[in-house]
Parts: sequence; structure tokens; C-alpha cells
Amino acid sequence: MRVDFTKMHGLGNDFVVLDARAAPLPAMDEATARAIADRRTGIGCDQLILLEPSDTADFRMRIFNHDGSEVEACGNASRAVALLHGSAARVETSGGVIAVEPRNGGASVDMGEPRFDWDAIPVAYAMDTLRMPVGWEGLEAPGAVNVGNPHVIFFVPDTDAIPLGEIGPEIESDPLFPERINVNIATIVDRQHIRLRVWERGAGLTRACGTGACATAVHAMRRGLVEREVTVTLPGGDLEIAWDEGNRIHMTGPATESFRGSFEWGDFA
Ligand SMILES: N[C@H](CCC[C@H](N)C(=O)O)C(=O)O
Repeated sequence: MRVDFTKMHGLGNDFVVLDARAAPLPAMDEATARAIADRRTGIGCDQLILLEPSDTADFRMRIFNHDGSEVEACGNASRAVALLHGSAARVETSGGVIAVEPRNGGASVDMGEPRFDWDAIPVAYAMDTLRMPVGWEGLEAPGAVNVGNPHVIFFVPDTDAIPLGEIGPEIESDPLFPERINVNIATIVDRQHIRLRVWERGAGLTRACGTGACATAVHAMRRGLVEREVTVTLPGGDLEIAWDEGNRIHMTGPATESFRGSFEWGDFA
């Protein structure tokens, strides 16, 4: 079966988007997602995005990480899908229904409400027992936020000085996080600006993580470190994050269509 795809990215966090809303595709599984995402033998992407019909929203967005794991949310892909769809839409994800709206060559997304309670992250026991990486003993204990998907956030003096490629995998799979976790290393520049690097669950170092920007921003806001509208600067560029009085997170930023192509389903399944 010949399948069309659209290659997209949000600040360099890249996606292969398959659209099964008008006509079904064969069932997607972890192995097929991993094969498509492989950067040498597949098409290559951080996440594979599969659009399907929905009974509860305008359509459904399924998200598969580079390692094949299916997850609840993807901020950058939400903006890419808004661009592809071409108009405002409510999108069902396994992390909840989000609202997307194309805007100025990108999109704005209502990501819903953050959850801070430990069993919603989830974490297996009280956060202050996370085994801090060697040499980090002096830093304050991290925070954890669920914005559809789980995030741990460390505030450090200089995010660029942290060997995130080394410690990311260790924290991602720490037994404290039964579902693994996305690892955010942030520096507060001032009350309107955060610098952030992310080791993503199931994908590793990415140029940007939209949900990581949301989680880090609301954690900093909750701690009174920044205003309730901030710019988050990631290696791939800037996102604008706001946490409104109704407890909903809004993310605004660019989205890009790189190219389109097609492949034989049997090549990867
Ligand atoms: N790695 C994430 C999913 C992709 C999130 C990221 N690409 C974004 O833009 O939010 C997880 O396993 O929860």
C-alpha cells in the first residue's frame, strides 16, 4: 500500500505526519513507528504523528516517539498539525483534548491544565528523594509537572554547561518515574525569559520540546520566579508560554512543512 507523508518540524523538533482521517491506514505499532523514525534506514524523525478520526474532537492525534513508544502529548507537533489542518481545531490526544489555531506561520495551542500532584506525574514516591546526579548535590531538588505528558525540571545556573547527553538517559529511566520522564534543564534569565534544553523521553536530545517549555514555564511561575507570560528559548528557537487565570497553558510558536513524500507500507511494517 502506497502511503503519503508530510515531513514537518517545530523549531527543529521534527515529525513524519501520516493522515488517516479520510481513509484508514494499516494498524500502527511500535516496531513500524520505530522503523519509519530511524534516521538511517527510515524516513527519520523525533516523533511520528498519526492523524485519525475522533468521536470527541475534530480529529485525533497519536504520537509515537523515535523509540516507538506511544505517548500522550507533543507541543511542537500540535502546532505542526494546526498548520497542516489549516484552521482552528479541537484535537483529541491520549493526554486530553487540546485546541490548536494556525497563526502567523505557526500556531497557538491551548494545552489544557497542568497537574502537579505526584501521582498524576506519575512519580513512585516523594520527589525530594530523586537521586541527584553526581556533582549536583548543591542544587535544589527538581520539580515535576504533567502537561499531558510527564516532565521533571531542574533549575541550574547555566543550562549549556550541563552534560545533558550523559545524565539525560539516567534521569529519564530513574525508578522514581514509572512511565519514564522528559528531562528539562532550565536557566532563569529574567522574569520574562527562560533558557531550556530537554532530553526527551523516547527521543533523546531534541532541538525543542513544546511540552517541556510549558512544564518548565508553569513550574517557574508557580515558584514565583517568572511572570505568567514568558519567552522560553530552546536550542531551536523561542516559544511564548502563558498560564492564564483559568489555569490553562497557552503555547505560541512557529511550525514548518519541510517536504512531502510517499512510501510502501511494507517497506517499514
Ligand atoms: N518525548 C515526549 C513526546 C514529545 C514531546 C515534544 N516533542 C514536544 O514538542 O512536546 C514524551 O515522551 O512525553
